[in-house]
Amino acid sequence: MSHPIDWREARKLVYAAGRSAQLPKVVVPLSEADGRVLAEPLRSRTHLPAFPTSSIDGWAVRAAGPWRIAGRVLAGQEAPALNEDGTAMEIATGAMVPAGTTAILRVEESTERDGLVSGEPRSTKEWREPGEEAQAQEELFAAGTPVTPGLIGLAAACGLDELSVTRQPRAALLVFGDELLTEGQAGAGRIRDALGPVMPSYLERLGAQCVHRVGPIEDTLDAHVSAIEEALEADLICTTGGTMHGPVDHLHPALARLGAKYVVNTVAVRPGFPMLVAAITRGERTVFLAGLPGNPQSAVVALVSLVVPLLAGMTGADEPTPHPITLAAPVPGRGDYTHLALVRRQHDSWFPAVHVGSSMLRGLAGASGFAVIPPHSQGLPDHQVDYLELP
Ligand SMILES: Nc1nc2c(c(=O)[nH]1)N[C@H]1C(S)=C(S)[C@@H](COP(=O)(O)OP(=O)(O)OC[C@H]3O[C@@H](n4cnc5c(N)ncnc54)[C@H](O)[C@@H]3O)O[C@H]1N2
Ligand code: MOO
Repeated sequence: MSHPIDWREARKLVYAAGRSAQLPKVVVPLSEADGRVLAEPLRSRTHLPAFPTSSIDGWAVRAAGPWRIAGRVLAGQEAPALNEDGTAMEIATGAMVPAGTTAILRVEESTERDGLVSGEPRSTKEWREPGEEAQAQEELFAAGTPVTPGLIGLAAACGLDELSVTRQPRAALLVFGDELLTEGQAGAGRIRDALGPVMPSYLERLGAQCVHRVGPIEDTLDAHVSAIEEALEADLICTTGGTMHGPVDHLHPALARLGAKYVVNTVAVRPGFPMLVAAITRGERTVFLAGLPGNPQSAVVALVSLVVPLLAGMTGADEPTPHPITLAAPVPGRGDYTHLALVRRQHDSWFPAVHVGSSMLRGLAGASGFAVIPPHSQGLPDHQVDYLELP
């Protein structure tokens, strides 16, 4: 068996491998851009706002009052100019401010009588200047930025109809194991497949599109090789089970037969250490295979440890880094290995979860993420540790 590699080092290696096989860029309409990653910087097409825009309902006035009413401008109209001192134009919030305006008077602070408006405009400016939020052609977000609903709204406001993003990764899921049932109750040596229902949702939450799911796949080498070959249309194949070297663990021999090259093969992390990432090259294409261990919690540890940075690299996103949390109770270390310990959040405190055996999902189902306890250390109450949120 291969010597386990340091957990942080493993994450760096898979991120770099993903980055070196970054997916091509595609142009998508704004309505399809959520969850993708910018392949080119987001630049505003116009000044934002594009024209001086009233922040209030009231009167655009020129020079000193009282002002004679010269017209009205609503949002959506091109404002005529206020050409004479002592004139006013009724103005709506969002309307273009007429050229010549010296102040805008709030409607509730004005009086109107016999075609004349009077009142005292506030000293603060009641409109937004062109370019106040962004200048035309200004770079607002760099390539590699994740696309969020807020960023899509900004792009629309900036005059964009489409965004250049990296192509959505196509993922495949292959579930290995003759003991697995896809319906009914466990018994007589058979158990329910808990990962077939779990992984597609996680992969989609991570921005991938799950295009191919097969399982349970028979525990023979030929069945493993064929299943992987049939999944090679995907950019990323996630497999579950068979990562060890038991009598019917066929993943490593299947990878050898397919000419795969390991990026990472076993990681010094508990649970989940037999996790791996390999690259299969077919012509110009690189297809990654993430081998997730069969124990269900271990598979999710492998997902957050390796699949998250791999997908980040493949889509050109920044390298994911854990952020710190403060533990409310002690969390043991795991000697030479990094310990990914399930924790659940209560207000601003994180408590270790219970029912956290690697074969269990009970603790995970109620947890918010994993505390990262580095090798040769332990998590202490009121001390900070790194944290990885569950997708
Ligand atoms: N001699 C050793 N044996 C094992 C070691 C070890 O160090 N020496 N490590 C254990 C650890 S740790 C893990 S993790 C597992 C990894 O095993 P595999 O990836 O080869 O997975 P399997 O053997 O196929 O299954 C392990 C376990 O998980 C159950 N399983 C598998 N798939 C599913 C699924 N989709 N849903 C629910 N449960 C699943 C399977 O029935 C087994 O109980 O190896 C240990 N062995
Ligand atoms: O490391 Mo295993 O993955 O403990 O369950």
